[in-house]
Amino acid sequence: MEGHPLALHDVMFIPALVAQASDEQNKKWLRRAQRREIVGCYAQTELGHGSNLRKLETTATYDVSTQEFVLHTPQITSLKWWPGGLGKSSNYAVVVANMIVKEKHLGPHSFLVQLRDEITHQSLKGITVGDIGPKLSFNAIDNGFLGFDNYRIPRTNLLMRHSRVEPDGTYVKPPHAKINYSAMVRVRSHMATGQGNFLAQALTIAVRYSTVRRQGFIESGEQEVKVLDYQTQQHRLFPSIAKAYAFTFAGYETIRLYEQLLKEVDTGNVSLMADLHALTSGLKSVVTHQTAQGIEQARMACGGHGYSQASYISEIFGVAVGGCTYEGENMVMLLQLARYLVKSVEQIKAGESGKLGPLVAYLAVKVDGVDLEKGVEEYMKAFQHVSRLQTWKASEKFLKLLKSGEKREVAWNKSSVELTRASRLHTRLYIAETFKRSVQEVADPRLKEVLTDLLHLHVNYELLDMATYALEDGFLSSSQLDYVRDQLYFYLAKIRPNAVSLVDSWEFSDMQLRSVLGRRDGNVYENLVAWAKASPLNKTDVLPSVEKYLKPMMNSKL
Ligand SMILES: CCCCCCCC/C=C\CCCCCCCCC/C=C/C(=O)SCCNC(=O)CCNC(=O)[C@H](O)C(C)(C)COP(=O)(O)OP(=O)(O)OC[C@H]1O[C@@H](n2cnc3c(N)ncnc32)[C@H](O)[C@@H]1OP(=O)(O)O
Ligand SMILES: Cc1cc2nc3c(=O)[nH]c(=O)nc-3n(C[C@H](O)[C@H](O)[C@H](O)COP(=O)(O)OP(=O)(O)OC[C@H]3O[C@@H](n4cnc5c(N)ncnc54)[C@H](O)[C@@H]3O)c2cc1C
Repeated sequence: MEGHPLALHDVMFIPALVAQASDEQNKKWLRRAQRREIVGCYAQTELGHGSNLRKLETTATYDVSTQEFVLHTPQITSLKWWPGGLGKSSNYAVVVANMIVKEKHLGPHSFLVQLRDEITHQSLKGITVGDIGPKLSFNAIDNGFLGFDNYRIPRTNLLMRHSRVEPDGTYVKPPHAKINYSAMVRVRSHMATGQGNFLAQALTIAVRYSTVRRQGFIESGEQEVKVLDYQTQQHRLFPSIAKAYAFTFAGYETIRLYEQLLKEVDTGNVSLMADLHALTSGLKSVVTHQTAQGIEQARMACGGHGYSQASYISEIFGVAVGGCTYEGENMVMLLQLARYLVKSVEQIKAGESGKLGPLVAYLAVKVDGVDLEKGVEEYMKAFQHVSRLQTWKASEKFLKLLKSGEKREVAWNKSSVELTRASRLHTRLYIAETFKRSVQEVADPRLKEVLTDLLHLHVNYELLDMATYALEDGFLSSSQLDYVRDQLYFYLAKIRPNAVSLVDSWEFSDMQLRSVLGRRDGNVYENLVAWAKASPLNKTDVLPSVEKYLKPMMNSKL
């Protein structure tokens, strides 16, 4: 859970080579990387810039006389900063640098760069590299810094699958300007399943513990109840169980789309890139945020023992919440999706609704009302309505500011909170839709029934959570919202008997969970005592600090 120093070798270094190095280059590098003869990382972010890639300062200047690129770190803010595995483990890196050829700045490009000697592992001349120090979590990973002092690499170390620099300095452009961002899009495509998995771990611990923990009464005079029988506890945990499933289903779809994109790009078809970028930008933001919230609720649902490291939930939280920042800070990525939504609105206004992609076609279709009692399809129409309403409102605000003479960037900034709201609603619609579709496809009728209960819980919870939008224009009445509330409570109670099976079905072993509270055998109390006794402070009855500090203080006459 604390991460692995070679994680980025597998998660980004190898995928960057696969997607961006030419076949010829990969004959040299890929097998070596796969066999782990060389260890690499993905070095893009700098001390001064992470989000705004166009302002990366590390330069790779082509020297036509030697057919080499000269990598250089012009100032302190240009140091690479954050890459996982860079500090101590890697001897190679895919480095993203601003490429300059014949004095022309050609923007960020990826290069394979050797950092350390393959035998001694010592850093090479011209390279400054090290670890950036402890973090909130992920402390088994050596996130690092890296500087170059006019460090030379062969021309052929520019990753040349999609763009090239010929020996004479002629630049051959890629088929899409952002094709070099593919390693990021890949990780974003995988994040919904990865984060769903973190959420699932925290929920397994909290749900199991909630059936061991007895406290208080529901009906007086009876045995104290398992805390999972409280409606508030169910409300805290069960909607997140639904989300963990929903995120996983959504993630399967984005992973499939990424694989499709890779194949299509190789045939020169880049049409999926904008759609997938928009989709994964929104999804990574919503999923990481809701996962962090869900894990924190799971911790609180374990009361005092949730705060102990024996629960292990704090570590899961620390790792998961990193996802709100890495692979694109969440607000920044929501605004990327917003660009796509605003463009879609502009297309509709221009009478070009027919050109809209399937995920945004609903923006052009108005619905007057819904009959929620007819079932999940009607909820989908309600989600479409709130997303459409907010997308149009935010877009109109932006377009009106533009029309009033504001500069594009200023108008954008003044509309940005509303735009991020639209992006979240659009993404939550997508999550609900994929959840619905995935449940419909389940063949086993008993499994389908339980997952359908979770789906119902999800749509009622989500609609209630976005109620202000639906009430704003009178789309939903207050009696409809009462119906949604009743349904929510109905499904909480209905799911209760299946709650433990739902989390057990994720099949985390005790070794994976590392949680005293989430043990499979439920022997929580004996093991909490054993865990406490094993604390380093309990190795001796009297600590050295007693002689050193306590006694002088207690014996002092002052
Ligand atoms: C097998 C499993 C693998 C994956 C497992 C991951 C799962 C994780 C979960 C658990 C596992 C735990 C194990 C440990 C893993 C830890 C991994 C952590 C690793 C972290 C790595 C990093 O963080 S790497 C650095 C990431 N950095 C960023 O993300 C930077 C964010 N910024 C950007 O991406 C860009 O700068 C930004 C998109 C914001 C803007 O780009 P810019 O060039 O300035 O473009 P802009 O002018 O805004 O837009 C122009 C135009 O281009 C379009 N566009 C932008 N990007 C793309 C793209 N990628 N694809 C397509 N199109 C793109 C943009 O939409 C604009 O279009 P128009 O609106 O003009 O049409
Ligand atoms: C655990 C972890 C692992 C990482 N691993 C890697 C790695 O392997 N390789 C690598 O290269 N990098 C890595 N990073 C770096 C990471 O990708 C960046 O930190 C991330 O992309 C955010 O960029 P930033 O730090 O520049 O944030 P900033 O952009 O400085 O964000 C600060 C604030 O400014 C806001 N902001 C910034 N731009 C805008 C805008 N245009 N509009 C509105 N608000 C804005 C943000 O929303 C945020 O609130 C890692 C980071 C972490 C935490």
